[in-house]
Amino acid sequence: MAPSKLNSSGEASISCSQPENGFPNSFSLFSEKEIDELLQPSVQGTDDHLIEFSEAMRTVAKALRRAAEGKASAQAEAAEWKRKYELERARNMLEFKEESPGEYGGDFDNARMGNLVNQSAWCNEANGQFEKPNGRNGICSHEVLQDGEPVFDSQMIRKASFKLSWCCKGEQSDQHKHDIVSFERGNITTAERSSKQISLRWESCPRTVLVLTKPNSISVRILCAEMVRWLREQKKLEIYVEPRVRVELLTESSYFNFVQTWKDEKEISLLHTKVDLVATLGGDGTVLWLLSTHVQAASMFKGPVPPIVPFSLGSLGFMTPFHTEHYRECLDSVLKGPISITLRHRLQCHVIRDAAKNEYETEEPILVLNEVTIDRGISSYLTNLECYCDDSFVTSVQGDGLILSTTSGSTAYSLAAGGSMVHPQVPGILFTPICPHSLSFRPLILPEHVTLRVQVPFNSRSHAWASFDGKDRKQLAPGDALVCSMAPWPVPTACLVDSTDDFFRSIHEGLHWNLRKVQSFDGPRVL
Ligand SMILES: NC(=O)c1ccc[n+]([C@@H]2O[C@H](COP(=O)([O-])OP(=O)(O)OC[C@H]3O[C@@H](n4cnc5c(N)ncnc54)[C@H](O)[C@@H]3O)[C@@H](O)[C@H]2O)c1
Ligand SMILES: Nc1ncnc2c1ncn2[C@@H]1O[C@H](COP(=O)(O)OP(=O)(O)OP(=O)(O)O)[C@@H](O)[C@H]1O
Repeated sequence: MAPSKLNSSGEASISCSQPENGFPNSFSLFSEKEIDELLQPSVQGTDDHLIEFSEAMRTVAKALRRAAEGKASAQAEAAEWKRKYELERARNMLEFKEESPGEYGGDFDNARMGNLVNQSAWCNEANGQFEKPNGRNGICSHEVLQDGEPVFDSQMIRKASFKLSWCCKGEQSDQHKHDIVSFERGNITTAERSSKQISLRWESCPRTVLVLTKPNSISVRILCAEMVRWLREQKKLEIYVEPRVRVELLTESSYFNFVQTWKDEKEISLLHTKVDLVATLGGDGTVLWLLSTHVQAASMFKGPVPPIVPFSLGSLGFMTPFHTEHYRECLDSVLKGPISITLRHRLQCHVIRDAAKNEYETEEPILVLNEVTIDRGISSYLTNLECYCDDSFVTSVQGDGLILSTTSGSTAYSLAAGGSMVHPQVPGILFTPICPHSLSFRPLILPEHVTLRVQVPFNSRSHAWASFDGKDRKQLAPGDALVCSMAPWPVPTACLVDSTDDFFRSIHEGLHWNLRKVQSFDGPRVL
């Protein structure tokens, strides 16, 4: 605390540090009430100029807090622009590559960048539709990837290409249905809406499968060995597993020598250029493990994500519709295609530290499939979180905290906190308070294009804590902010039937949604 004291000549002085950002931080730490309290003993002496001084100090504190908040907002905006710039740059590189074919054949970075762009174009936010950069029919095409990276594999590896299309009334259709608002003779109408089930059709055969497994489970271990053997012998596929799993397989038998893995983060970052399909063996936690960023382990798919086939070996299995008894039939039909997929969205979160002196010091973005939670952690005080949506002030969260959730995560923690369940194909961000100390604080669903900023104000009584898909707690000090927006890389998960049928099956079977005994008909009746 900055000491307030009378000097020898009776004048009040407040010492404050002068950090490098030019704002005396210790002032911005005081609330107006605290300044009043600080000045109380002197004011009691009814000295008029001390009253004036206290007013001046209050004005200064207000101005400093505003300036500090402005800085946080500018940092958030800078992070958002940086993300947009990187996407735009990637897009431009693709255009350049298309204009001068041949020049980029062996350049790994550009080839990879081209692929990133190609997939980012899946989700063209300009009209909410899926669009293909090269203008052919269909939602988009996953172009054949050429990987000239010498570190991982000296051979040029070709990844299987596939095509996505809308599936209308059970039929396959290449026609791109637009949701465009038309305006004729002053009447606003929208085009006919058809089924928005997405179908994936392989254009070349998948050749590489990553099998990701939940650790410490005997049944998972047994199934993994069996599945790997089948994929190799019957389907002649290349198999990747985690280093731990390769060791487990080799302990069982040297037969599994063909199984590949990765050595370091660089190889992990290149996985998306090799892997055509991922099979997960575990529960929802295993799907989250694969798709969110972890402190403990380098994340596998921070950018584009290959199609995922989630097998259920957990207790709830909300996102894991495939049954292990039929794994051969399932994988057989997925490898042949076409398959229905759910495109799940992830959120990208940036923690912006007030202590950072420039935007380059902000931390790496963190991806979540379910949600990011900002809560009071071990503190017994109410949270005090100031929330902004783009540049608009939303509200202050006073309670246990706030959940920013994807629609896929709407059935997880957000649901427990009173949020609505949302079909995973709906693009949006859920804003769900945790135990708000206000009767009127209802959850919100915001459009997918917004950027949310949750700021711990300087006058907050305690720190807040952010956690990502239930993991990796990070402390947020007063002045720190968490900025969150939809990530440009959707996650294609294979459906057992289609995204709507799978969603209803999950809420019925997993959550027993609206399960009630049917009322008997032998009671009073009005006919
Ligand atoms: N009060 C709560 O409901 C609560 C509290 C903390 C965390 N969580 C959830 O747990 C998730 C982490 O899962 P985990 O498996 O790593 O931890 P975990 O082992 O603690 O399991 C959490 C449970 O949530 C279920 N779950 C996970 N994602 C789901 C989804 N999208 N829809 C429906 N159910 C889902 C899992 O099947 C599991 O039963 C977090 O992302 C958070 O959503 C919920
Ligand atoms: N490949 C992995 N490596 C390390 N940890 C993992 C991996 N897969 C899953 N986990 C962790 O193991 C825990 C349990 O996984 P999972 O949720 O899949 O199983 P479960 O609890 O049996 O199923 P459910 O979540 O449906 O109840 C989770 O906390 C998850 O983060």
